[in-house]
Amino acid sequence: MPLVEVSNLTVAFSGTQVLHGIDLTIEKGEAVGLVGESGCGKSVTWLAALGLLPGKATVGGSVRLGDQQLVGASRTALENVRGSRIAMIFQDPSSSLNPVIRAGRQIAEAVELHRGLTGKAASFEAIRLMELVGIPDAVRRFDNFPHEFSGGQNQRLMIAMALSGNPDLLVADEPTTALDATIQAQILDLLISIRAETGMAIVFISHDLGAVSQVCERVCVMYAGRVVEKCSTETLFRQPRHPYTRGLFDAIPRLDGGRERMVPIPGTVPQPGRLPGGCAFAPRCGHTSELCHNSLPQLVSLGDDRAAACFHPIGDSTIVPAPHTVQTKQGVTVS
Ligand SMILES: Nc1ncnc2c1ncn2[C@@H]1O[C@H](COP(=O)(O)OP(=O)(O)OP(=O)(O)O)[C@@H](O)[C@H]1O
Repeated sequence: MPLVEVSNLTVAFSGTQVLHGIDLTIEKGEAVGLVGESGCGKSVTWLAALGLLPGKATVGGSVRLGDQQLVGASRTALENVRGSRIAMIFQDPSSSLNPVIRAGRQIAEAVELHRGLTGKAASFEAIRLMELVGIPDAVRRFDNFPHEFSGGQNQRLMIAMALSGNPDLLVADEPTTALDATIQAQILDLLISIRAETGMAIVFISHDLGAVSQVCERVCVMYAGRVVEKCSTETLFRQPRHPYTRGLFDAIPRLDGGRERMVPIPGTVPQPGRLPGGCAFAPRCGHTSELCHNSLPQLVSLGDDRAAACFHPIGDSTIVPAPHTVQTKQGVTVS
């Protein structure tokens, strides 16, 4: 049984649909990347799963965590899942850290909440977690406030909080986007080593295919509220088949004969509620036929470990540069 199975998940805000039937599975211990341009529905998918959307949102379909159905679950049931079974971290640590409470105390409180430890036992566990995420001199720094830590260290503290409940799944929503290249690389390494140490699964939400390839063995590409391509990271980097995925690769700045080159995808992601008929990517795509503008392609298996939602997937003659030649905007070379 998968750890998490998302089936036909739909979300609408005040009647405007933003997710159109997401299917995803996360196996125990695996790391899955969720990529796509801003507004494709990556965050909303997991906020819906955890019951964190505002009241105006209507959620349909199913999110199963083992035997438990999360869509429509009671507030208490979802509170028990959040932190203890599934933890989520965000780009901005201030969304998780309270600026007026000492950092170690906040982590100790999370340990108390999720694990039932109290007093010194909770503080010791908080210090262990601070050490695990690489805060130097954790005993002394337990009493520091968040503003006394650097941006990267705040990100580490947020990860320590997320680990306080020993979750089976960590959803990391753009955890490195706001960080400079060196710190970004350190946080990616941290996620990789924590996963190896704890065995927890990771969903890594990012715009950065390079970062995703370092952390994840599978990737789901989302566009306008749908999954348009999913497969192993290796398969995706060998050859993307959906023209949108190919567009994401081409939009990565790379060094080509000593000159930086990138080809942005023309146009923008359509607004929810204003999707064109047929394939939502068709107006931006260079591989269309009439069919693409009139009919909606379903996500179907393409024979390898891949599924794609495209009437004209890119053929074998189109080769994407080998991963080791790709250099991301943040300077991370994918290998
Ligand atoms: N609370 C909300 N009310 C109304 N619309 C929302 C709300 N939250 C998200 N949306 C819309 O849902 C769509 C999906 O948003 P989502 O945040 O999931 O995108 P994303 O792919 O995670 O993008 P980003 O990378 O910018 O976070 C967007 O069109 C967004 O404007």
